[in-house]
Amino acid sequence: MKPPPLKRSITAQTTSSNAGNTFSSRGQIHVKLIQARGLRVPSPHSKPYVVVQFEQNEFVGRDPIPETEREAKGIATNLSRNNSSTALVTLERAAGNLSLQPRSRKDTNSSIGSQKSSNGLGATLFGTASPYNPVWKHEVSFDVTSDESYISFNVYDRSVDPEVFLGALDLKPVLIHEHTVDQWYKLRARDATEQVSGEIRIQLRYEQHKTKHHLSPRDFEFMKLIGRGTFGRVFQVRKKDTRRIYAMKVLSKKEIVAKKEVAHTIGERKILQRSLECPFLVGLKFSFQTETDLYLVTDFKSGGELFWHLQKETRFTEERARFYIAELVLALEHLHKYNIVYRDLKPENILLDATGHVALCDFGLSKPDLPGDQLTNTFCGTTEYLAPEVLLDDHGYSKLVDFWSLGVLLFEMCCGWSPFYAEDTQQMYKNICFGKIRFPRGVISEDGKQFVKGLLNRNPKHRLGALRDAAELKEHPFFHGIDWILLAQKKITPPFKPNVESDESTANFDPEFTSADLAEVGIDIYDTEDTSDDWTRQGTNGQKTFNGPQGTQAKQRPMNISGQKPQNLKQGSPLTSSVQDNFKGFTYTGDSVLQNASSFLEARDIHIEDDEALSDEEVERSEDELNEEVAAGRNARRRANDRMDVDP
Ligand SMILES: Nc1ncnc2c1ncn2[C@@H]1O[C@H](COP(=O)(O)OP(=O)(O)OP(=O)(O)O)[C@@H](O)[C@H]1O
Repeated sequence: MKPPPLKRSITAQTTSSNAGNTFSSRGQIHVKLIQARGLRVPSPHSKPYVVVQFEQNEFVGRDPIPETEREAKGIATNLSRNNSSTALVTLERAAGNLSLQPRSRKDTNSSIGSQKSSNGLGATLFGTASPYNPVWKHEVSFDVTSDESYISFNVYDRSVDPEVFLGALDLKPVLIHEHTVDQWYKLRARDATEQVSGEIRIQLRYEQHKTKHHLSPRDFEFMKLIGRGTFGRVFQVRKKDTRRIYAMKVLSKKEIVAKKEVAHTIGERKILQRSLECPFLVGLKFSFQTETDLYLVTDFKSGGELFWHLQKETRFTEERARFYIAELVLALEHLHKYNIVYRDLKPENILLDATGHVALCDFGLSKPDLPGDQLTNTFCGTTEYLAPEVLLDDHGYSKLVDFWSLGVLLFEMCCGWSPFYAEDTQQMYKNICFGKIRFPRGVISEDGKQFVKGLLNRNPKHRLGALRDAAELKEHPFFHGIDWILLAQKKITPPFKPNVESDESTANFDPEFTSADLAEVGIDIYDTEDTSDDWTRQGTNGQKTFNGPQGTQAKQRPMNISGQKPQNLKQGSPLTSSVQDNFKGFTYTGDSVLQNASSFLEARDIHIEDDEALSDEEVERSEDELNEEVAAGRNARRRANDRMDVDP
C-alpha cells in the first residue's frame, strides 16, 4: 500500500475558477406570473405557488394574494365565472401573435394552437375563490446567457407536507428585443399517474443588453455565507439588476498561488463551461476577477446538499436513492464524455434544486483531459469514497473511480452508513482495499445489491462501466423501468421535494455557515477599475481582515455590500504584478492551457485481482439493531473533512 497520504482538511484542496473569462448575460427575460385558474387543488385551504426555473436559476413564488386583498386592489378573480372557454378565447385573441414555442410535439398543450379550457374538477371550480384560481402577480427577471433555454413552471400546494404537485409548463421564449407576450397556458402532468387541470397566465418580455457589461462584485448583494473552502467561501448573493439569487464562490489569488493551485484553477474553467450543457451539473453563470480574488457565480440551488437531507433522515428508500443515482449517472456520463473525471462524488457535493432534482457542484478536484484508457496519479478525493486503485496502484487510476464512489454513495443512501467507514483513517484504507461489505437485510433489493457489487469491484477493469462507461450502468436491471430520455429532460418527478419557502431561503443549508455574521466573515469588495484604495486580505483560518491602518475593522463592515468604498484604508495594489501574471492564463482565448496536461500519462495495466473479498453476505438484524446501527452511522456521519489533493 502507498504510504499514508498527506492528510489535509476539507479546505486544503484545489478549487475552481473561470476567472478572467467574464461570462456576461446577453439580455434579460422578464416574467410576470399573473394568476392561474381551475387548479386541481386538494383542499380549499391549499396554497398554490410556483417554482420558475430558467437556465437552472430558480424563482420560488409566494402564496397567492388573499381574496380580500385582491378585491381591495381591484384584481379580477372571476375571469371565467360564466364561461371559461369564452374567457380563454378572448384572452387568446387579445394575446395576438404567437411568440412562444412548446418544448416538443408532446407539449402542444403549451402552444397557442392547442389551448383549451380545463375540464372536470378544475372547470367546475372556476369562479370560486382562490386557491383554485390563485392570483400571484409575481414579477421576476432572469439573466439570459443562451439561445436555447427553456422556462419551466411547476405549481405546488405548500399547505400540505409532502407538497402536492399541481401542474407544469415548459416554454421556449423568443429572444427578440422587447418582444412581449401575455397568454394563458394549459398545465400538464409530468407523468401518466398525475391528474392535472387548469391554466396559468404568464407574460414574458425579452430585453437585449445594448452594451456588454463587465460584472464586478459591486453588482451583487451578499446575503448569507453558505459554504467555506480553503481559498475562499461560497455566498448566497443577489444580482442587483435582475434581483436573481446566485451562489458566489470567492477565491483568494494569493492562496491559490501559495498553494500552487493555479493549474487546477485554470483546468476547472474548462470543466465549468462544459457543465452548462448538463442539467445535473451546477453550471457557471458569470465569472470575474479583481486584484485579489476570483469570483465564480453559479445558480443557487435552494434544496441544499444531499448530505444535509441524509443527515436529517438517516437513510433514503431505495426508490429515492435510485432516482438520485440515475440523475448522477447522467451527470457522470456527461463529464466522462468530455474526458473529465469528477473524483469527488459525495453527498456534500450533490445539491438539490427547489423541485428535488440533483445538481453536482464543486469541480475543484476534477481532472480534465483524461480519455477512457488513460490513467492519472494525483492522490485526491475524500477518504470514505476513495477507490482502492487510488490507494494501491502506483500506475494510477482512470475515470472508473467515479463509478466506485457511486457504489459507495448508493450503499450509504440506502443503509445509512458508509460501507468502509472507520474512525481511524488507516483502518478505513484497509476496509476499502480488503474489507467485506455487509448489506443489512431488507434495505436494498437483489438488483440493488448486484448493482452496488458491480460498482464496488476492486478490479477497475472488471468494474461496471469499464467497457462502455455509463451506458453499462444504465442497462443494469437496477434501473429497470427508468425512461432515460425523460429523465434527461428532468421530466421524471423527483421522489422528494425539499421545502423551500422562497428563493432566498437557506433553510436547507447548515446553520454553521448561514448563521455567520457577514461582517465577521469579511468580504472584499472594491471597484476593479480603481484599485488605489482597494481592500485586501491577510486573513488566516479562512477569516479575512483588512490590511491597513485599521486592520481590525472587519466587524464594522456592512452586511450587504452597498458598493461604497471603505474609507481610510488606502494602500497599494495588494498583489505584485508577477503574482497577477499567474492569472493571465484565465482569460479565455479559445485555446486550452491544459491541452498537453495528459500527454505524459501512460495507460498501464492494473494489478488488482478480482474482488473475492466483496461479500454477498447479508447481515441478520432486527429492526432495533438496524436502527441502532444506523444511529451509529449517523453519529459517524460528519462532513468528510479528510479531503486531500497530493500530486505525486
Ligand atoms: N450553486 C450552489 N447553490 C447552492 N449551494 C451551493 C452552490 N455552490 C456551492 N454551494 C454550497 O457551498 C458549499 C461549498 O461549495 P464548493 O464545494 O463548491 O466549495 P469549495 O470551496 O470547493 O468547498 P469544499 O472545500 O467543501 O469543497 C457546497 O457544498 C454547497 O453547500
